[in-house]
Amino acid sequence: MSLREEILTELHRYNQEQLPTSAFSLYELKMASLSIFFLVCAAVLLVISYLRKLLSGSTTKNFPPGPRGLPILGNLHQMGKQPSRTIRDMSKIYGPTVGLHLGSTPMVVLHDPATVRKVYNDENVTGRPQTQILNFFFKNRGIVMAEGQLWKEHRRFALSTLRNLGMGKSWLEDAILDEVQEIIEQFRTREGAPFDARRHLTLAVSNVVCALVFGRRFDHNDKRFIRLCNMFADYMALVNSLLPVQAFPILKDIPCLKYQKLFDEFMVSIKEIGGFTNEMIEEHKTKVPEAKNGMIKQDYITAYMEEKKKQDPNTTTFDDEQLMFSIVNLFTGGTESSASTLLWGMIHLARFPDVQQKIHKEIDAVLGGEKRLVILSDRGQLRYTDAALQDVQRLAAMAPLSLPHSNFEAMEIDGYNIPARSFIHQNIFSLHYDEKYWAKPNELYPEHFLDENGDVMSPAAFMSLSVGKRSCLGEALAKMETFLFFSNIVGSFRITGNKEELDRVTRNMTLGILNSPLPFDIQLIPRRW
Ligand code: HEM
Repeated sequence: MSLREEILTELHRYNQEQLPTSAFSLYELKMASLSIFFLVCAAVLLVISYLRKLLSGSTTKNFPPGPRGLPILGNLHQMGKQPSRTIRDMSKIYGPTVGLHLGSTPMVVLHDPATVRKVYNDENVTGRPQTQILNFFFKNRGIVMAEGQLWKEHRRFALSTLRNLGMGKSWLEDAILDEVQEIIEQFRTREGAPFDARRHLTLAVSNVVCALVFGRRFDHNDKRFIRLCNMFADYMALVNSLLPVQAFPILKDIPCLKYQKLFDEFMVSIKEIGGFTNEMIEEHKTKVPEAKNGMIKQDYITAYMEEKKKQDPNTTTFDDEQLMFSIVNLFTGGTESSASTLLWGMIHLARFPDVQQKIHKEIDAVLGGEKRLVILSDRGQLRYTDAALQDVQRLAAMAPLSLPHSNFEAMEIDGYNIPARSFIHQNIFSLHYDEKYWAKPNELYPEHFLDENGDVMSPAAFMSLSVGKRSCLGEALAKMETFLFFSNIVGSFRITGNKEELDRVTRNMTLGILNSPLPFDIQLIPRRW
């Protein structure tokens, strides 16, 4: 059976009740035909009444204002290539809470920081959209797409495990610094010539997740590791391209459209990732974790298997499939976001050489003549550098519309009625570029994050890692690794490049699910050592 047939059979099985196996009599057949006729009439009437409601605006009374959509499509055709930018422009007309429809599903996009905080702290808004296609891909498992008790249990486990494994522990800082050292050496071999740094950074930050999850790092030339990183990159790109299929699953069945091919590629990609993570899980079942200084060196998989042993086998949700999806989430959540933040860092530092010079001065003053890397305990003295990194994250707006939330029950936001199971987004891109909140929204201006005493602060409109009950699970790790990579790269090199190319990449932000920069070359001129 071809892959496509396999997928379709599985989809069919997923959607359909089993038909009774007994043979029909003629009478039963006639009755069945009549019932089908009445069912079809009822369906047509339902569709007509739905279309009338849709044409007259929204299906919900007092739904937030927004542009009128089309029947069936809703506002899908108005989103453009950069939905966060388009919706930001809509908010200038309709106000900070914009109401739209993705097909027939209501979607609300928030543009006010206080409203975002209030809504994202509401237990009712901790759901994720449960479309047929997402359920098919993720089976509501793992962390990112799970909801309710399963999500709570596994988010809690992941947070405490990541904290126990690494946060505040020197081995994780050492593991990150090993990666930093490795890429600095790779960058030095370029001797200031233009090159694309994406691959180096992606491998380095993936290795940090590998250290936590698999308890080991890979050589940057290891073919299996390179394949794994490519798989995660393809996976994210495909999720992005398949967004319209969420609203209209039928798109994947129309042969002349690109979605059928993309859908097949997505299935191949998820199978490969699943295969790789399962291999690692199986390896852990047979290998005793290596002991370090008399202590067993833990990793996420080992901690998970220990937790599984403690649970009641009849009721536990700790099984291999849930572990596989959680690992996929840690990789997809923690790799491209961090690597792209660092790429944007290079772009903006090259575009704003004055800021770069001030950072060099600060790092040189703190390290003095010492030939060593910047470490976490230097952070308190590197306030301008730290503020510059935060402003890079503001400009990067890595997850422009964050991830969609969903409300279990109907609710009110900003005095408007929101039906149950709407898509609820915040517009991080809009908040990060709004001149109401930032003195120089389009420039790298670390002062945005410094108070009058020169201390680092976090302005209310800064939402890079989101806020509330479902905020980024990897926040502590993300902050630690972006600081160590960013400060050491800029400390070790003068970063420069072709200004026109870097301005073009900045103007043409991708603004998909993630805002990864388009390909560009950078020049890193060694300094300090
Ligand atoms: C600079 C790097 C990062 C950025 C900008 C970022 C951003 C985000 C954002 C905006 C969300 C959505 C929150 C929401 O739904 O409201 C999120 C969720 C998440 N992030 Fe991150 N993230 C980063 C790094 C990481 C890392 C290093 C990991 C783990 C290794 C990670 C794992 C996750 C997970 C598992 C979720 C889902 C949380 C849930 O649904 O409960 N992220 N992240």
